[in-house]
Amino acid sequence: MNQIPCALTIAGTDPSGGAGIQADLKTFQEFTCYGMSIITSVVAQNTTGVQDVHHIPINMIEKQLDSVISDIPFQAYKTGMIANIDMMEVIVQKITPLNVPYIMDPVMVATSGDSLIAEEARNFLREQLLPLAALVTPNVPEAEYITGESIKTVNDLQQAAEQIVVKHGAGAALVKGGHLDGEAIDILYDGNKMHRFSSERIDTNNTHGTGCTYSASITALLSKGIPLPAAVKQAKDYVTAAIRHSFSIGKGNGPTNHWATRPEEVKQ
Ligand SMILES: Nc1ncnc2c1ncn2[C@@H]1O[C@H](COP(=O)(O)OP(=O)(O)O)[C@@H](O)[C@H]1O
Ligand SMILES: Cc1ncc(COP(=O)(O)OP(=O)(O)O)c(N)n1
Repeated sequence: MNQIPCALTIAGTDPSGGAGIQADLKTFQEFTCYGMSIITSVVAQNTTGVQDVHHIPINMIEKQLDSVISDIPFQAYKTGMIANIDMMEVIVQKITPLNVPYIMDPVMVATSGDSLIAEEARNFLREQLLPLAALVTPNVPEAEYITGESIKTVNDLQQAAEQIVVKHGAGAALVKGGHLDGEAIDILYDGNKMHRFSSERIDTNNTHGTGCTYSASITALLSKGIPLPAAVKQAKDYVTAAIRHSFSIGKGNGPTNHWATRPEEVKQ
C-alpha cells in the first residue's frame, strides 16, 4: 500500500496551461497528491480557443494505461476530454476491473465554444462510461445533454442530479450551475441526499479550466479518503478562490490561480 495518495487523470492537453491534463496535475500537486496522467489528445489551444487537435493512436492510449495500472496503485482517477468512441472503448475495458473511485468530467465543449468530443461519442459516454463513475460532474449544457431536459433554475439542477443517478446509473452527480445567472450554485446528489454548494458569482471572464480544476480537486481529496460531500465542499472553496484570484493573462478567457489558497502566494 502506498503512503502517498496517488491520483490519475485521463484527458487531453492544454499547452497554455489552464485546462486539461495541465490543470489536473497542477491541482493534484496543490492537494499534495502524487499525480499521473494518460494523454488522449494533444490539443493546440490557448485562452482564445482551440486551434487544432491531434488524437493519440488507440494502441498508445492502451499502452499508457497499462504502464500506469501495472506499476503504481492509485486511490482515485478522473477522465476529462475523451474525443471518440474508440478511445472510450479502450478506457472502459481498462477501468472496469479497477476498484477505486472514478470521477467523470463529461467534457463536451470548451468555454470558447469549441467542441472537444465527436457528436456520435456523446451517447456512448452517457450509456457506457457514465454508469462506471462514482461521481459525474456535468455543467449545465452537459447535464442537459445527459438528461434531455432544459436547465434554468436550481430546482432543475436538483432534478438533473437525481435523474443522472437514478435513471442513468452514476454513483453520484454534481451538477454545476456556473452557466446560470446569480449565485454560483452546484448541486450534489449522492444517491441519498441533495447537497447544495454555493458561492458569490465573481465578475470575471477568466474561467478557462474551472471544470477541470474542480473535478481534479475532488479526485485528489477522494484519493485521500475524504468523504464525498466534504470533498466537494473543500473543492468548491478551492475553485472559488482560484476563480476569484484568476490570472488576466492571454488574449481571451484567462486561467484559474492554483496558488490562491496559499496565504503567502500571488493574489490578483
Ligand atoms: N463567475 C463565477 N463565479 C464563481 N464561481 C463560478 C463562476 N463561474 C463558474 N463558477 C463555478 O466554477 C465551477 C465550475 O463550473 P462551470 O463553469 O459550470 O463548469 P465548466 O467549467 O465545466 O463549464 C462551479 O463550482 C461553478 O459554480
Ligand atoms: C483538453 C481540454 N480538456 C477540457 C477542457 C475544458 O475545460 P473546462 O475545465 O471545462 O473549462 P473550459 O476550458 O471549457 O473553460 C479544455 N478546454 N481542454
